Amino acid sequence: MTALTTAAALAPTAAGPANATFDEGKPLVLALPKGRILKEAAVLLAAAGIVPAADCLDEDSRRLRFETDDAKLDVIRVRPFDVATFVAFGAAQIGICGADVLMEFDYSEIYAPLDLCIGGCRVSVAEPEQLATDDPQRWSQVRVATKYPNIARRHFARRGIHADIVHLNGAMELAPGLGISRLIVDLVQTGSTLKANGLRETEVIADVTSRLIVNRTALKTQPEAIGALIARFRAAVAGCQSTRHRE
Ligand SMILES: Nc1ncnc2c1ncn2[C@@H]1O[C@H](COP(=O)(O)OP(=O)(O)OP(=O)(O)O)[C@@H](O)[C@H]1O
Ligand SMILES: O=P(O)(O)OC[C@H]1O[C@H](OP(=O)(O)OP(=O)(O)O)[C@H](O)[C@@H]1O
Repeated sequence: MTALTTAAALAPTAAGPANATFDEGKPLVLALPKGRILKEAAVLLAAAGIVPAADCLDEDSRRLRFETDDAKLDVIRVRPFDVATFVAFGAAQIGICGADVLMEFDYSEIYAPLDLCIGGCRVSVAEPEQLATDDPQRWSQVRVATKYPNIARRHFARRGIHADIVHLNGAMELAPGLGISRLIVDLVQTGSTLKANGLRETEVIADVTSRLIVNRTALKTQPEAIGALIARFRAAVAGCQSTRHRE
């Protein structure tokens, strides 16, 4: 029998997007981020006993949707920022996503029950090493290059500073040297990208790891199936961490 969500759940709200129709007869969809997190996510998937089609982990494959060894679970591979959007709209019921992306979008439809302890980095403010020092306490506004406009705006607003945002999708580190902005807000892990581009980290806005995320409506309508997947990932994270501790 097919169970659909109520019309109320499908209606767009001011707080978030309309939800896709959930059909219990169809496979659940797990959204994975392509790029650097995919390899670490693949280890967790294996530990959780989820076996996607072999080309899912091949970045050269042009396929976007993959079956798994479980007929009730498919995987899609999308850009990291888009994982949150697919899950928020209910196109995928579950996904793996950096906390940076969740902070940026703040979708009310997303519930993030589990820290996967992969993709560790931080969202930070950085400035040119050579910058003449003036007192940020006295700024009323500052120009910031970033792919995180909401995080950056909120961070500076808390200090009473208006952030004039230059929205870039990559290579933010070039912006101060080329005169587009005074500061950048970007991800930092080892710090080598900042160093190689003559910048220094001045503030950590937030520490970041990847999270398991689920669509709230899907969790309500299919609690057993989605709850079981969350439990498998929880056990996988615990298993991977105890292996790491032993090494
Ligand atoms: N240097 C890093 N170290 C560790 N984790 C990182 C690092 N950079 C990014 N991440 C994490 O990995 C996620 C994906 O980053 P990645 O660099 O693969 O994608 P992207 O370049 O933002 O993707 P796109 O192809 O859409 O531009 C980020 O959202 C963040 O959570
Ligand atoms: O501190 P580090 O270890 O040097 O890592 C930080 C770099 O990693 C990310 O870039 P990524 O490699 O994902 O490139 P992109 O932002 O251009 O996609 C981030 O945007 C930084 O540039």
